[in-house]
Amino acid sequence: MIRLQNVRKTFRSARVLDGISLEVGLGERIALIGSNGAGKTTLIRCLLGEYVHDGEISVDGVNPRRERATVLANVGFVPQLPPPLKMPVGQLIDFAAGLCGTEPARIDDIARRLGLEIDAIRSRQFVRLSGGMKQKLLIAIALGRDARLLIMDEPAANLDPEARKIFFDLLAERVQNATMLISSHRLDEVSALVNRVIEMDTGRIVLDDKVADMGTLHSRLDCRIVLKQPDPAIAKALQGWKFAFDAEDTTWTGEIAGADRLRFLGVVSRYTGLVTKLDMTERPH
Ligand SMILES: Nc1ncnc2c1ncn2[C@@H]1O[C@H](COP(=O)(O)OP(=O)(O)OP(=O)(O)O)[C@@H](O)[C@H]1O
Repeated sequence: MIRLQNVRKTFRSARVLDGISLEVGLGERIALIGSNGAGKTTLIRCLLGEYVHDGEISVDGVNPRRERATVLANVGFVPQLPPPLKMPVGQLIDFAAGLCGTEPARIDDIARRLGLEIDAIRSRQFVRLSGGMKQKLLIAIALGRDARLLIMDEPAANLDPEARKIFFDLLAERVQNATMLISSHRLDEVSALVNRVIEMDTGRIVLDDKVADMGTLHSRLDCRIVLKQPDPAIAKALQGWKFAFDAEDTTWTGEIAGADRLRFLGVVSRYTGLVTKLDMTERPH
């Protein structure tokens, strides 16, 4: 469904995406993780056709840069930062619904489930809503239609715990008929939803892990982690998993159960800026 070949993006002289190649199949649900500045948002913006870049991108065989409207017609997108729209909420919903060929009432319903009563704010300017209210409305617009591809950039960052739970329930209702790419700093939160984890660091993919099927759940995995430099906090975390380090303190090896894979990745993802390489190999039975 999505194909990237050697995608590179530079802002002025800074290389932000450094040769990303990736294939995402129909029905995959990806957690895109990585530290601040790793390139997640830039990758998403390239997928949506917003940036000029080197290399090739196609979504359903279509180049998003050349045929942006065709690609966006099938994408439900939640941005990390809400756009500064002055439009009143009611008008924004009608406009978005018209653009996506959906009913405004579907958007209202999802907003209501997230705890946002549209009738009370219909005439207010979008830009004057609170951060959480904006996020709820943008989620409602993205989910209030039949998009086959959902791309979400830190969608739950501004939500209170109650709304977060409902948001993930809403996504769970869509797992049968949507491919998802969700950028998040909290792998623990998205782990129940996703079936693939992609970790980025300084513009590269450092981990691409298709989540365990039942066979792998009962397996053991040999892990090797290479750090940029020794660090006491990650050392403590890895010792907790009974990992051992080499003489320089930068390469750690250990074994985890297949069933613990996501929990382990969730722990490692807290230190993602320190990790240069992470290998997980299934041990032969
Ligand atoms: N429009 C831009 N102009 C110049 N530099 C940019 C621009 N957008 C992003 N960058 C730079 O590109 C790098 C990657 O940024 P990006 O927003 O893609 O990271 P991210 O992984 O989404 O980070 P975060 O988790 O903080 O949202 C950063 O160093 C950022 O400063």
